[in-house]
Amino acid sequence: MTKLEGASLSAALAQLPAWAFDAQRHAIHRALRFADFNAAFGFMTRVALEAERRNHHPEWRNVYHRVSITLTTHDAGGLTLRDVDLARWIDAAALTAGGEPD
Ligand SMILES: C[C@H](O)[C@H](O)[C@H]1CNC2=NC(N)=NC(=O)C2=N1
Repeated sequence: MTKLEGASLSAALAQLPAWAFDAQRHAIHRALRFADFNAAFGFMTRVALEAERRNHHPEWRNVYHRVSITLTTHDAGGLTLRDVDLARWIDAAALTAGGEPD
């Protein structure tokens, strides 16, 4: 899997309006807020199972009803299509779980 650069990187980021690009880490970040801890952790559980299925895992933090997620591909030293595809899956899961931007 190749690190996204230049036009490929711009095209990928254009697909992910809810995510912020961290140039320093060459990663994308999204912060979400849910109704309560139960909803937040249920969302994390579903993402965790999908991440395991893909063998591609988020870096994330949960405080009560809040979840902050960073995606990058460690093996490639930056953002790849694996991150883009997982981010889009996460966006759909967050919508289903009633997640909102934090
Ligand atoms: C051997 C390697 O750690 C595995 O193939 C997977 C596990 N999950 C992973 N997750 C992420 N985000 N990046 C990786 O490079 C990665 N590698």
